[in-house]
Amino acid sequence: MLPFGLWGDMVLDCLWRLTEESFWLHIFGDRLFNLLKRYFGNDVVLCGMLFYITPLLTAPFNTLVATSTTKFYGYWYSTIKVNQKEGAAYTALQSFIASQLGEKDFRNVEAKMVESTENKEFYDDRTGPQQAPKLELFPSEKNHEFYYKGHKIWVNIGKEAPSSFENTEMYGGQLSEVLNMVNQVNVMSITMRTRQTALLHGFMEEWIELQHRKKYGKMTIYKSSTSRYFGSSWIQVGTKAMRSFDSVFLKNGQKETLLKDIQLFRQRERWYAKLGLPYRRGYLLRGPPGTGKTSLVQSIASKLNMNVAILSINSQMDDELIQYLLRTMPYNSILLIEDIDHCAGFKNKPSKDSMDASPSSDSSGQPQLSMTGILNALDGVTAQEGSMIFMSCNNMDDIEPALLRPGRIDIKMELGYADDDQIRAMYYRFMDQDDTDADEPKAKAPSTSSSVSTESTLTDLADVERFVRAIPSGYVTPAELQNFFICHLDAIEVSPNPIQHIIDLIPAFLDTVKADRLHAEKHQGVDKQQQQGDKKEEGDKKEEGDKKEEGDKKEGDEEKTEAKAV
Ligand SMILES: Nc1ncnc2c1ncn2[C@@H]1O[C@H](COP(=O)(O)OP(=O)(O)OP(=O)(O)O)[C@@H](O)[C@H]1O
Repeated sequence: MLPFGLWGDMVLDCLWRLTEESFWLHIFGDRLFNLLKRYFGNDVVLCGMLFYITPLLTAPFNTLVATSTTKFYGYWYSTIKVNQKEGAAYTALQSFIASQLGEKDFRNVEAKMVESTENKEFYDDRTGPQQAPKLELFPSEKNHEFYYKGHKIWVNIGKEAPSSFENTEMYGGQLSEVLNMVNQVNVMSITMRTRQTALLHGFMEEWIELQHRKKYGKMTIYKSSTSRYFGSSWIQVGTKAMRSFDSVFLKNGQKETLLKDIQLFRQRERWYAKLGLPYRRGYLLRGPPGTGKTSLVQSIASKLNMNVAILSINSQMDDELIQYLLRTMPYNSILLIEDIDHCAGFKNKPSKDSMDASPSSDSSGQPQLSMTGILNALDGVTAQEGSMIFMSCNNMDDIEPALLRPGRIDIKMELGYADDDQIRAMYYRFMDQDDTDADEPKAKAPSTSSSVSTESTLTDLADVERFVRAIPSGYVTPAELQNFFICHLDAIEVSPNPIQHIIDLIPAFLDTVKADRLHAEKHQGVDKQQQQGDKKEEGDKKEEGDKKEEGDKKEGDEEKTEAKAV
């Protein structure tokens, strides 16, 4: 056996044969072979030919290699470039990448001054950061690589000028060079070995979000946007200051029950996996508008450092769109499905219909939202880590029982009209200026400097009880009460007898609430009538359709019988 092995032996053999004249004679034939031999036998001609011809011969090959390399990278790799001019997003990405690198990358570093918000649970917009700024270090090398969620990611930071300067021909192109130099900015190219740009995009959004949260301690609120023609997507409607759990007032024991359940759920991830159970928990918050359903979810998200994704089901929604939305839920978000009982798409449909139809469509052939569609979409949410699904409704009777079964809804909670405890707690929240947990309304609370007499009397126990007794328990919503305080804080602030002043305002407040209730009832009545009308119309149409179908069938049978007879 030769030292090169079988393949090596074959290659050597080929090379050897290439040096034999008989081989070339066989390929080119007599005349051509002799001509070539004369030319290549002359060293001058040979050198000249090599000098001029080689680049020409290799050029297509070089181009081919370059094009195929670019195509290969373009096909298998995705790159997203972020310009330094993007500001906050660029810095957030830089910080995240720095957090992923090892010690050896930090020998040569760039330092930036950043505001410190560490150890601060709630960032106060009005007073600004409370701690001294700190130095954040970024590696000054331009190429980095790291693994994120099992994917290798390459980062390259280079300088680029805006493309508008590239073709400036003035002053023989020198101006263009100067402009390029002056306007060059850092551009970060982030590459990943994947064909789905969406995946890389998702990662980057996640990093920016993480950094943003770290810096400002705010949560992001996403809302679903749905259109039959343009599809559905999640839209970031803004960031919200963290809402403290203490700023939401529920009935005695409700908050504790909920918090305990959530904490247990969060601790039991492995336990769920071990038992093969889908790691998700469903909560139904029931109550009239303004009883704190959304606020409660936001405060839970704040406590768990999560975002809130609010899904509103409307007439544009169909099975496919809801499934897509729940599959592409924003990162680290609690899902809140609002007004689940108002889902006209399936609420009025008889249960059998809705369970069978998949995919469902209305009489005009348009796809519709069916119960099966909702259930499938909800069951798919398990793919998200630690899914917590909150649904809010006003009336539980309107919800399909299939949606309420344990596993889909594990805890049901009634957030009703404010009871005495809630009224008392809200009174303290708005009137007690030492309440450091109060967030939004705190800004509107009377200032200590001008309210001379307020502080001494407003939190007096007997006065508080007088206030609580003046408002019937279980009659007003916390939102109405909050509005009452906000509207009258200024007047209370300047009043010589604030507690009497606020109690005197209560009858007018209750009258307004009563008027609002009557209006809501009227509106609901109209809605119900309309729904009944729709139902009747649908029933009539169905009946007519059935009759027509029956008639057609009968006619067909008659025709068949006639044909047979003939
Ligand atoms: N239980 C509560 N504790 C504290 N504040 C509350 C409570 N309920 C309502 N509020 C206040 O009322 C306003 C509306 O509350 P929220 O949107 O949470 O009510 P909701 O029940 O979700 O209403 P809807 O059903 O209309 O969405 C918020 O500004 C919130 O601060």
